[in-house]
Amino acid sequence: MAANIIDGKAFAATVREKVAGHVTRLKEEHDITPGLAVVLVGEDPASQVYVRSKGKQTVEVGMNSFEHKLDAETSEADLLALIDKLNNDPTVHGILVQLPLPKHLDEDLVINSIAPEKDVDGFHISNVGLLGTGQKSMVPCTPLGCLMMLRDYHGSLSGMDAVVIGRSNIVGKPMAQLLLGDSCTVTIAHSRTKDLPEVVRRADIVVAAVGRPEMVPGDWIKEGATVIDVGINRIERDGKNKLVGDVDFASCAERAGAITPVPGGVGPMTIACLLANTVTACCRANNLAEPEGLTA
Ligand SMILES: NC(=O)C1=CN([C@@H]2O[C@H](COP(=O)(O)OP(=O)(O)OC[C@H]3O[C@@H](n4cnc5c(N)ncnc54)[C@H](OP(=O)(O)O)[C@@H]3O)[C@@H](O)[C@H]2O)C=CC1
Ligand SMILES: Nc1nc(=O)c2c([nH]1)NC[C@@H]1CN(c3ccc(C(=O)N[C@@H](CCC(=O)O)C(=O)O)cc3)C=[N+]21
Repeated sequence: MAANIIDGKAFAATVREKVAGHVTRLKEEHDITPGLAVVLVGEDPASQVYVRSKGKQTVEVGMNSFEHKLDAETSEADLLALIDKLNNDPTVHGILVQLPLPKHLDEDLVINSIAPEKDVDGFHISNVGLLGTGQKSMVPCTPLGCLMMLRDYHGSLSGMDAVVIGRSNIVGKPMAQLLLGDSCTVTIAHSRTKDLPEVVRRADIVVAAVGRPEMVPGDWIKEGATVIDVGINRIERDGKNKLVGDVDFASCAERAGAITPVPGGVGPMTIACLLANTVTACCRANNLAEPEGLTA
């Protein structure tokens, strides 16, 4: 079987179009422009690329983009002071602190200092708790993007066997919560999982979020399963720099029913969902009806 390719890049463009429509409406009917603040500490080249791309797309959908670049030696107190300022700035509806942070900064402390209603990454403990208990929250962008693609492809996910490989707070755990929320039977696999190939072979849906280039081979995939590849790995092959996922695309595509490519799959959806979360946060902040179909 040759798998259907789930085109995250095209899907993301439709999400951005919806977001842009809501931004226009907010401006025309309420004189409000949603604003997203992105904070980058240090000079990690990959992070700089993402932050630039986020800023560009934020402006393209008509929102205000505020970029704060701090040097790698910034103290925790200075970073917390900036977040406090952004928390109290009514033109800022969403705040994202790019991860990972330099080692001398306490990531949990920093994330939990963001006002939960402005936490468009959905990483604040309040949002994690709300998601876990099925209450309205800010939903992490990468898992939200994966869920949107799965719902679009399958309609209902109810009763499907889903295996999430990876248990990080930013991808694996919230992904599992969202799949559970859609009534999948969810297994979370990780580095201590016994017989990972057998676990993955049971899955109707495989979400790979491991950070190991092309780790999942095609013979782990059940015939017809849907494969969502979250991995973003830069490798060198044949003397060239290449971006590959956590699954071996060629062999997995032979057995899967549908698969997301890297690049052009989950990555673009992550940024589109960040913009969607910012519009949602802006509507909530102003007691306006929030857009439908842009959150979980
Ligand atoms: N497309 C996008 O928008 C985004 C992509 N990413 C990408 O997704 C990937 C995962 O990111 P993230 O969740 O932050 O990564 P982390 O490193 O935080 O987590 C990786 C997880 O994979 C597990 N793992 C590692 N090795 C194995 C193995 N051999 N077998 C089974 N499980 C294993 C780890 O298990 P254990 O807990 O036991 O150590 C851990 O739970 C990365 O490639 C990252 O670049 C991340 C965010 C956004
Ligand atoms: N607070 C925080 N929130 C994040 O959401 C966050 C973060 N920190 N730190 C880093 C990871 C990674 N991440 C990506 C976003 C988009 C692409 C993306 O658009 N990728 C393109 C390719 C881009 C390229 O060529 O490099 C694609 O897959 O097609 C990838 C990865 C968000 N992250």
